[in-house]
Amino acid sequence: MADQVLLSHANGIPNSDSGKPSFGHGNRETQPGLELRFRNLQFKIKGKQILHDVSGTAHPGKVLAVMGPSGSGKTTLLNVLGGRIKCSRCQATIGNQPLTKRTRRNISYVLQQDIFFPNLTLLQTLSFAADLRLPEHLSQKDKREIVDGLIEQLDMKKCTKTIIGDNMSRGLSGGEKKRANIANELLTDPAVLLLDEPTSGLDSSTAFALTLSLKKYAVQSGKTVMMTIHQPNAQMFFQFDTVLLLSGGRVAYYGAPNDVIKDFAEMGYACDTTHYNPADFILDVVKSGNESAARLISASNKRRLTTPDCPILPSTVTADELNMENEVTTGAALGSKEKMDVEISNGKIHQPEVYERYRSKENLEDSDPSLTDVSEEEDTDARWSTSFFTQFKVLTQRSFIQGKYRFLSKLKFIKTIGVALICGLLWFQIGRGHVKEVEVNDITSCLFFVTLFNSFNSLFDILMVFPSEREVINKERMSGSYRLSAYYLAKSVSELPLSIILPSISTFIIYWMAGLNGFNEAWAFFGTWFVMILITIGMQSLGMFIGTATMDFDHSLVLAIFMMITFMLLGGFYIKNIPSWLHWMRYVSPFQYSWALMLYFEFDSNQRVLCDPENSMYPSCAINVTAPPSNETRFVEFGDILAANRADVPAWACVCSLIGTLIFFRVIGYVLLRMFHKPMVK
Ligand SMILES: Nc1ncnc2c1ncn2[C@@H]1O[C@H](COP(=O)(O)OP(=O)(O)OP(=O)(O)O)[C@@H](O)[C@H]1O
Repeated sequence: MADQVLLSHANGIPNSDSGKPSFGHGNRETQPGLELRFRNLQFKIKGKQILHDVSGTAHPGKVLAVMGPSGSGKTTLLNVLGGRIKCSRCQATIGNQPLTKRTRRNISYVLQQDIFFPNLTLLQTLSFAADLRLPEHLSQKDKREIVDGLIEQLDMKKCTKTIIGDNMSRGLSGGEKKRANIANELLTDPAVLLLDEPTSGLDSSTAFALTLSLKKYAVQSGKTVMMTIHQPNAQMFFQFDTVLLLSGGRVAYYGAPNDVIKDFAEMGYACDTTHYNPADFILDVVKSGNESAARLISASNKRRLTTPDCPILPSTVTADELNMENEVTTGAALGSKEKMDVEISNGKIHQPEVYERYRSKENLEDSDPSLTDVSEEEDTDARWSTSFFTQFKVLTQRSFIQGKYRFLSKLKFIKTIGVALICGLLWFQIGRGHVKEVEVNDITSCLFFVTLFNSFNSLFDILMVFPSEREVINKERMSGSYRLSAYYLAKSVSELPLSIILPSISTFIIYWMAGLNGFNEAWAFFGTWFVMILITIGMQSLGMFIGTATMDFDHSLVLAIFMMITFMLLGGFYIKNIPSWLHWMRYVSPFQYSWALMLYFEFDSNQRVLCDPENSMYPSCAINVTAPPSNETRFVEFGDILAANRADVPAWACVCSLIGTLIFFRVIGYVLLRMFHKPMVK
């Protein structure tokens, strides 16, 4: 309903008359927000210290904004709290409970990138997410109500049937995608909402509308909101309750936006607020040079000694910081006696009284029992919202819908039918009736080509989409939406029927036009078709393996081409006389088996190929020179054709090998996905 829409799309300004929360679960009872405390976070990656003693407190009903220049560690901070990266020296609590895998389920993290399946509509995306992430005791009707409520509250009713879209196909706008991203995370009614740059890429009025909605959401629902933001305008800046300014991974300022001007003026940085946006001002100061940044950090460290929400270990504050000429509030707070008590040793302070007062306030303490390292106490009780069966069912449906666009696009139909028609014309009726010995090579090349065509298609289809699909899976796994095994099984099952449609069409067209096996034996056609399906699915499994064994498309392309060329050369068609010491390599190629099987189906009878009366290459056509000349029609024996093509593996063993290949690569793909693609953000 229009009056319930809080974000007025026309002007981007929320409808402040509405009494309802900006977004959330509407009239349903929701869980209250929880306080998120983080203390002296230290994070290092590849030997580089990214976060240095970063502390802060996000309160229920309030918005904590993390600001700072690019590369100052804003995203890293959110990644640590959101559990996207492991941090061994990071202490945090949520609602006074240590932040563990289990308690982190109260946090939802809206990533900066809007990662979705591009071909699903907004409604499909949110409905599948609801089915996967909401508890099973909720009925379909309840889940649908929650989804509809969020769509309505985020003013997205008009785009429920619009696809998410990507570079290739247009879909939701940038702002709509951002709101879809937020809606997706709000589904679970989190106590704490983390958002990484939710306003990036939005115009200023839409960005303000979103910030205001987040503020209203925090206030009206009592939820805790913590967001990073690059360069808010003044209106947005004053919506925040607290600002945490980072510089080079250190806290440069922690306080209320309203105090910023006063506090910076005390440090010698006066701001002309009539012409300057305070947010721009503080960013400019922190970016204006190392000296300014160091000065801010020193002043902040000193203030933090008495700031309960953003404390620092006294031992990490240097003497210089404590004796700064530019006294900030802490200076006033510390009595002169306390100052005299300071013992200075090696540039670090040991100040018993300050430390005692600090401890008594429970600001921060190494041994605070409620503060546990974020990566510790990873409870193994991975409770999913839904059962394996539900996850499998929902993911199968979603994968099927998503796969339909991928496997059965118009372009792919045109390509498959076009190539099949060209092949059919070039090899037109080559196999009809009895074939001449010289035509055998044409028939085998036709069979080998069809196999390669379908195999390459199948493999590259997977490689093209897997990197982006892996991102969605990582995101969803990070938010604990489902088990990897449920996803993998669902993907394998749902794509099976879709992946065989185009290879079946091309096989049928070529088989019929080329008149293979005289086109008079149905079982030969079905046999050939079955082999084609096996090799196609086998190549899909290979694609999954390559997609998981490599990190990006370029690497996967190199590995795929290397493997396919090797398999092709060893497939039996191109090279008949492999050096004896490399003979074993032939059995590595799945094409060896598919091709042999196709030869079985094509040349099954001893009455197919006419001997060349002049110059036959087959022993069965050899003329007995002592016998009188005869006009009798002679045929090449089936065994001779197999032997000439080095097809020496029995048919049953070929079928088993193809099925084995299919299972082998699929299982290895799963293992690699499980082991090497643990969901992590950069
Ligand atoms: N995996 C990594 N390996 C090495 N350095 C990294 C890695 N991830 C982040 N960094 C570095 O950590 C620093 C902080 O990065 P982060 O993404 O947290 O910054 P940010 O403040 O969010 O930047 P922006 O506003 O541009 O998104 C940067 O210098 C970045 O190069």
